[in-house]
Amino acid sequence: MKKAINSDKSDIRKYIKKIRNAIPQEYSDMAQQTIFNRISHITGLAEKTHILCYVSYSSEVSTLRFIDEALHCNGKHIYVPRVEGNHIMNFYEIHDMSTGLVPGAYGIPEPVASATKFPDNVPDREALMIVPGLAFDADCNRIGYGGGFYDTYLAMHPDMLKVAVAFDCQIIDSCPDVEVTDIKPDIIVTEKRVIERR
Ligand SMILES: Nc1nc2c(c(=O)[nH]1)N(C=O)[C@@H](CNc1ccc(C(=O)N[C@@H](CCC(=O)O)C(=O)O)cc1)CN2
Ligand SMILES: Nc1ncnc2c1ncn2[C@@H]1O[C@H](COP(=O)(O)OP(=O)(O)OP(=O)(O)O)[C@@H](O)[C@H]1O
Repeated sequence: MKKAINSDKSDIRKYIKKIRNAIPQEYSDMAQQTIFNRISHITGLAEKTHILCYVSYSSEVSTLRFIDEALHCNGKHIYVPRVEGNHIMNFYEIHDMSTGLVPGAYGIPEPVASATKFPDNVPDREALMIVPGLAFDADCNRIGYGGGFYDTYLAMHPDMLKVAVAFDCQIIDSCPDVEVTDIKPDIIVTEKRVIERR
């Protein structure tokens, strides 16, 4: 079902959370696998030495298997987000899923602050970021939970490849109230399609 285009952002957030929470586990597992298989084929993932990826929670597209597999790839560094203030998050390296994470903001597993921060001197083109979100449209606009964390972080990394992942039901006709600070992912990958930024 498509969402009417005149809804405001907070209605869209509520609506998408509701339909995403209703996705059966079996479908969600299948979708997650399809999405990350596609990513490994289309993004040049193999050449990226630094992967920045959210740790999934609630009914988000699961990243747990992707992270675990990436942790076992020689020569790759994996970083996950830690909320550190209003609109501020940073990415820290993890080496292990079971000991590297503790419950943080919103109950999302986060790295400890003593971990290694994603270094400033890594060129953006050597990194790939997996971006979460609630709703997206065909022009690659994105609506997240509303904290402004990704827009703020990505403003500092304009050339990093940004791959958003979502269930296909999270793609809506049009994201309303797009702001100048909103940063579009380069690619959105769902279990049914790949949308590339023009
Ligand atoms: N997995 C994950 N980690 C992330 C983000 C994200 O979107 N997903 N973030 C992206 O910025 C930052 C955390 N920002 C967040 C801001 C608000 C809410 C929030 O309002 N959560 C709802 C529950 C939503 C649901 O059930 O789906 C809540 O607590 O009511 C969550 C995370 C950094 N880490
Ligand atoms: N580059 C930035 N610097 C400072 N504040 C910003 C920046 N980008 C966005 N913000 C602030 O964050 C607020 C929330 O932004 P928005 O509604 O786009 O969040 P979102 O993309 O849904 O959330 P998230 O990025 O956390 O998933 C905006 O009102 C804006 O004031």
